[in-house]
Amino acid sequence: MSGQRVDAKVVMLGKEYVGKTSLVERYVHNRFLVGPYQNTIGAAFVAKPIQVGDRVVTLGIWDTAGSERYEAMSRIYYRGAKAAIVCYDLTDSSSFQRVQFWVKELQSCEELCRIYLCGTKSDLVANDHSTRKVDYHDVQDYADEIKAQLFETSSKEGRNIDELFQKVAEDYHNSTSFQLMTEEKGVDLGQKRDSYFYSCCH
Ligand SMILES: Nc1nc2c(ncn2[C@@H]2O[C@H](COP(=O)(O)OP(=O)(O)OP(=O)(O)O)[C@@H](O)[C@H]2O)c(=O)[nH]1
Repeated sequence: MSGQRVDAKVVMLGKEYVGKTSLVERYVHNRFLVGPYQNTIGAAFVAKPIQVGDRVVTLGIWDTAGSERYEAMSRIYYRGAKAAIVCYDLTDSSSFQRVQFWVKELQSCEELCRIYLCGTKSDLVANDHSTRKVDYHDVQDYADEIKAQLFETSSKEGRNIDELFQKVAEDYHNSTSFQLMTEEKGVDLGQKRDSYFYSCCH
C-alpha cells in the first residue's frame, strides 16, 4: 500500500466535552455519533485530503484529549503544527477560559502555528438563545487581537465545518511554507491512510 504524505499538521485543542472529536467525525466521516459521551484518552489521528484550487492538500489532524489530566500530552501534539483549531462550547463560558490558556501556550511555543477559534454546538444556541454563554462579538474582538479566524459550528447539523477545514487548508496552501513542505518535508505516514489511528484513544 502506498504511503500517504501529510502536508500540514493540524491540532484540535480545547476543554473536555467541547466537541473536538465530534467535529473531526463530522468532517471526515460526515456523521454525528449519538450515545454516551466517551472522553478521548491521549489523542487520535486522521489524515484527510482536501482540494484547494488545482491542488490537493492533505491535512494530518490530531484530536487531543481535553481533560487537564492529559495536558502534558496535548503539548506533544501541537509541536510543529501549522494550524490549531482551539475549540470552546458556546454553552459553557469556562470552556472559553481554556481557549485563552491554549492560545497563550501556542503564542509562546509555536509562533508559526495559525490559530482558528471554534465555538461548537451552535445548534443548541440557535434553538434557545438563552443557552449562549459566550458572546460572538467578544470572541471576534479577541480573535482580531490574536490574529485568529473565528468559526461557530454544529457537528450535529454539520454547520460551518467544511468551511473551517477548507479555510485551514487554503491558508496553508497560500503560505510560503507550502512549497517547502511538499518538496522537502512531506511526512510519510505509511499505512495510516484515511482512518483513525487510535494511539491510545476512545
Ligand atoms: N448538540 C450538540 N452536541 C454536540 C455537538 N458536538 C458535540 N456534542 C456533544 O458533546 C459531547 C462531547 O463531544 P466530544 O466530541 O466527545 O467532545 P471532546 O471535546 O472530543 O471531548 P474530550 O475527548 O473529552 O476532549 C458529546 O455528548 C457530543 O454528542 C454539537 O455540535 N451539537
